[in-house]
Amino acid sequence: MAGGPVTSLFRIYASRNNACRSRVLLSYQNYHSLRQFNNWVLDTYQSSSSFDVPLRQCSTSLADIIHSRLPLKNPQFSIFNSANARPFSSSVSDEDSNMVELDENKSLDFVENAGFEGVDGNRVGVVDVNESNVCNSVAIEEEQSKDAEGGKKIVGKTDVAFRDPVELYRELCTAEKNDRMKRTDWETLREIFSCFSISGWAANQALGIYIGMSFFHTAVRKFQNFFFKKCSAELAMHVVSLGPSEKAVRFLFPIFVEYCIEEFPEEIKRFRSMIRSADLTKPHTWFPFARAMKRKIIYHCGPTNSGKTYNALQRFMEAKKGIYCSPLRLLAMEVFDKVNALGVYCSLQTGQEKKFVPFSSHIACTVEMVSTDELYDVAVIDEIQMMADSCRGYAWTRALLGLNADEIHLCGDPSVLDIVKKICSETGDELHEQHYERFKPLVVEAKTLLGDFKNVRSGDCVVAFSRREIFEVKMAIEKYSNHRCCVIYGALPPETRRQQANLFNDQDNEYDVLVASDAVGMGLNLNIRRVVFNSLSKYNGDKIVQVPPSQVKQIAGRAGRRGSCYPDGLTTTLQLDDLDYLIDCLKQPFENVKKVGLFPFFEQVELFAGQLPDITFPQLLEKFGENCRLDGSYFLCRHDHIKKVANMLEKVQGLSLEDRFNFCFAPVNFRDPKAMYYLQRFAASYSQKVPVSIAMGMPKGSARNDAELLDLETKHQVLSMYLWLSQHFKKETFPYKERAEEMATDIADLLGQSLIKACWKPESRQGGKPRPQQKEDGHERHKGDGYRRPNSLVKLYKKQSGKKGAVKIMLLAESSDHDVGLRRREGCLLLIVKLFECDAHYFSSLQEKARERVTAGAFPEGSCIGNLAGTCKLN
Ligand SMILES: Nc1ncnc2c1ncn2[C@@H]1O[C@H](COP(=O)(O)OP(=O)(O)OP(=O)(O)O)[C@@H](O)[C@H]1O
Repeated sequence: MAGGPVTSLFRIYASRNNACRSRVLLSYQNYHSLRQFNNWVLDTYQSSSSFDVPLRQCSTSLADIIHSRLPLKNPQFSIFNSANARPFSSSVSDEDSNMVELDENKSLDFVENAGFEGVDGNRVGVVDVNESNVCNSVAIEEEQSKDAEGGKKIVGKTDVAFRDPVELYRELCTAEKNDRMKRTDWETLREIFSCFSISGWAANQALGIYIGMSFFHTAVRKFQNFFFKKCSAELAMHVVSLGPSEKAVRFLFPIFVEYCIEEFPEEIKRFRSMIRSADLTKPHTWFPFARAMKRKIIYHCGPTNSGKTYNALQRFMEAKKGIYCSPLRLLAMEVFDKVNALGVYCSLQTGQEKKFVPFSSHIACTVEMVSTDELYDVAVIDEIQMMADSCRGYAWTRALLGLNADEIHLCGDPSVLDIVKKICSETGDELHEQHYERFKPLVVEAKTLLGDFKNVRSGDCVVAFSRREIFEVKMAIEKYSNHRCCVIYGALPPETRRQQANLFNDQDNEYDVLVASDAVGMGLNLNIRRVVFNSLSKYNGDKIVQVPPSQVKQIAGRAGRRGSCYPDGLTTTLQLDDLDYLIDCLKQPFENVKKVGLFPFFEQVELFAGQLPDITFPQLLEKFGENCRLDGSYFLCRHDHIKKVANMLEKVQGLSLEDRFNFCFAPVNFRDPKAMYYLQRFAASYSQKVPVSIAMGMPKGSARNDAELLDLETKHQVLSMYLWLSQHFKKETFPYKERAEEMATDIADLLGQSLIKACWKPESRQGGKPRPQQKEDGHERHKGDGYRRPNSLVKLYKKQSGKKGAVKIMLLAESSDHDVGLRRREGCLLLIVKLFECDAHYFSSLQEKARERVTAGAFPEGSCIGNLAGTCKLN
């Protein structure tokens, strides 16, 4: 309880100027200790009587106090920005944050000095301002120590500074009307209230009294009106003296709190109930059975290919009853096969399939499918660093917190070690660490492939980050060398990926090179001699970004596995200019993750929905995201994918909240309109309470072009989705499970056959949509989304080599704008152009551009423009 309501109130009132407030609260109620006060708060809260004291902790990081007075337009004012207000996953809307709603009936008096000042400087104009902020009348009077009507003495500002905010608020309430003030003061006050309105600190603290982010601006506006109507010259003068600063905001805040408690009891009550139902704090308490156990956690901590999983699986196999939790279906299938082959009866459970092995006491499952009800002796959670994954992290967090196992083995890199320690201290579990090193160090080949696929060797795995690139690279390798390529990427079914992996691993065929996406980073045992990065940037769904170092490490680490025919791992890049980044990534220590993912259970969303009965499901998810409370070690997992499906399902009538929630987790590629169409159709049939049919034709044979290959991929995904739904809804609602399984197996075979002969140009998955336009800069761009797809090297080569007088250029680094740029390298500057041939005239214009940048002082003295570094040969 120590961190309970008292903390929250104390935080609100504990600013230097307002330290008296906490004392006042205590003395008012005649409580002599915080404990007594705490109990009083609890009682009041539980009885929900008129005074709704918040029972709420703020996970607030206070912004630095600004001591100086700052003009509103000053860029330093960004500290008031809503960006500071992110204790939860909500953001402060600064919509109408500067609006001032003046009194409806009364005009506001203030003393004008600008332009009215008398010769002696003491006599100034007094003007009335009505609600539209127009000056009505002018009078002349003395400024300084006396007010014209009340004759009140304006006291020193320190008097006000140390007064009890409750008293100040009471005075404001009882005041008839405001004292008049100077126009400049009035304007300063307005600026101060603008600061208040956009202050992340204040919005954050207001959550402590259940003033929600969305209501905060309205509350501040009303408070401002109240303040302007009622404030005394003394109070105004003090606030003005603080200026539009955080100091002023902090001074006003406790008065604002009093005002809100009195004026908005209903809003506070409503928001409090909403917040309570979106409470994701203390997630370890969600699993009482696991908490009742004395669990031993063993963290197998090390880089890839260091034997972590091997050792954990030894314990798994020795146990009487064990569970292995995998990040991928493929890996669950691998473990299922492996341990059964070793004589340990093990069943398989993934979202799509359940394979029950009679007498089995072990299970290999995907992490989302893990049961937190069953008891196990040993559990293994593989790739534990995925707890920090922005989308799926919650599944690992749930497994760690909720597994009922005496011994839990976590395998992963060290990035989440600290946070696991923290979680174990909260859960009371005993944590043991086992550290590992790679069996053999990973060696970087500095030579690279020099941009030439002729330098590809047997046992290479060329990594590309899009399906399109994968097929382009495969085509280029097969065209310009004697190697044949297998491919592995995320859209392929696990069975096909395995088939391709086996083809590559088998030494007795011509398929000795693998071209793969980042899907190769986890789960497959591959005989890779060298990992070659085709590029080190990828499209992240929004823009092209550099591949994060952790991912580069994970992928590069696949080279040279113990027991394979290439035990020494090598890695390099296609382009020389990518080499530095590769080395940087491999050198970087593992990042220390600060937060891990969480996502609400259906029951939590349902409870929340009870507070907001009249909104749609997507709106509900949005609101939950805005209002949920999280402890400092957790973040709410991204649910864009879920929201997209939820939006689509809005067209389907008659689904319950639970149905909608479940449908949203179905594995569907929301960028694939055909797959989305099928999901909607399945949901529509389901809502009409008719058995959901597959209604999908089987392809006649393997694919003859990329469009047909894409069609096979989509069909398999739809079947996979049907199978998933059949496992997550009542059996009779999706009765064609066996048929779907047969079809999926056949399509996976067809995909395998298709890939063996695939040598065609990759297509877009966007169905009938127009193809992206080719822009002058040589990059394709999708309308509106700013995505620039890297060009096909093969295509570029062909295009450029047709030019008259072309010179062959290989430049050392790729610019950020894919056109031309400069980069510092080993103390000098290099002119950078993307790898392609261009004519001499174009090249010299680029050189000129580079010189201009150097002359303009963009780079340090002594920099020079590098010259051609080699020759690009693609044929
Ligand atoms: N003690 C051992 N005896 C025989 N083979 C081993 C041993 N330890 C590991 N291996 C083999 O070495 C390879 C890598 O081991 P493992 O998969 O456990 O590494 P890892 O650190 O979990 O890597 P990743 O994180 O990439 O999965 C596997 O093929 C595994 O079978």
